[in-house]
Amino acid sequence: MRKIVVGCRKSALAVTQTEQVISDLTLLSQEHGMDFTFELKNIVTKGDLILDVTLSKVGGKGLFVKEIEQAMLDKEIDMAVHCLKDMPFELPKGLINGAVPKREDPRDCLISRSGAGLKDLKYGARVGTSSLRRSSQLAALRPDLIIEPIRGNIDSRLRKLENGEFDAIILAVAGLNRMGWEDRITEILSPETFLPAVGQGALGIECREDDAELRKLLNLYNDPQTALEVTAERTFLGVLNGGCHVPIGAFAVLNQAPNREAEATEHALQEITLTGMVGKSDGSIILRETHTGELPVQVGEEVAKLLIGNGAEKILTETMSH
Ligand SMILES: NCc1[nH]cc(CCC(=O)O)c1CC(=O)O
Repeated sequence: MRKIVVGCRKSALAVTQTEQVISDLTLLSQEHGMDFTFELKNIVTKGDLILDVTLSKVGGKGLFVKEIEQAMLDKEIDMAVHCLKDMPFELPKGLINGAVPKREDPRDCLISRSGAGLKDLKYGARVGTSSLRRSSQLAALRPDLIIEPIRGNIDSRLRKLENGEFDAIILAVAGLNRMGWEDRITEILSPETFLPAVGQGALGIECREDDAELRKLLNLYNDPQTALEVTAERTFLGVLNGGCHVPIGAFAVLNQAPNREAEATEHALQEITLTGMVGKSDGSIILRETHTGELPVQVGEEVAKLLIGNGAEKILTETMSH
């Protein structure tokens, strides 16, 4: 019998999704005759304590994960569940992403007080978002909107909307679904016009590289389709050298592509279609490119290359220097 201690931030979303993963892993471990039990351990991170400061000024979203990672290296905890979009590209030596479970809805949504969708929000409505990616795409669709920063966990953002600080806010559908708050959604924003963040809706499960026992279980929990999709998206982000404070969006889907070779072998080949965007935060320029291929890394690199060819680097440098 091995007890796995699962580190978890105190936010409602972190606790809910960690509990969900623990419940999945408990079942999976029983199904495979493995003998694991799990215990959730709350960890208060610096990122949780400085909610009022612009996060980028104090070290970015990496703050949320740093202390959890130290606890993992110190063996105070054995694993942690992260929203993949908040998970740094490079993990500290000794830690790995042991599984990417099946992805939730990757899209963004609008939640408005009046019930009006994005097209019908009143002229000059105040929309809360701190994401440059979201403001860029919002401003491109509705240049009249007044976009203002909003911080905090999803529960406090919803409260700020109710209090009348904003006419609408943008949130990830995945977070609302996981909380059981999907009834709050006014309009789901289609990736056709509004690309989500890289890895949005997916989770990453961090553990120690040398924890072979736990990694065996996490391997079973990994969803290969999601893993391929987020690999394409994260490669794309890596090439553009984007952290979470740049107006970059991406969305990859894996489709079974019947082609001639596949017909011959009766095995459908998998193809990945990735769309990526880079925009100015005022929405005055939005660059989008799509590419389809078989290898996620290649597809990610290709879309990044296409965007760089269209002037993405200039936009990103301008944004960073602001
Ligand atoms: N930016 C914080 C964050 N990190 C992950 C989610 C939602 C869940 C997910 O994308 O997996 C959210 C809230 C949001 O953007 O609405």
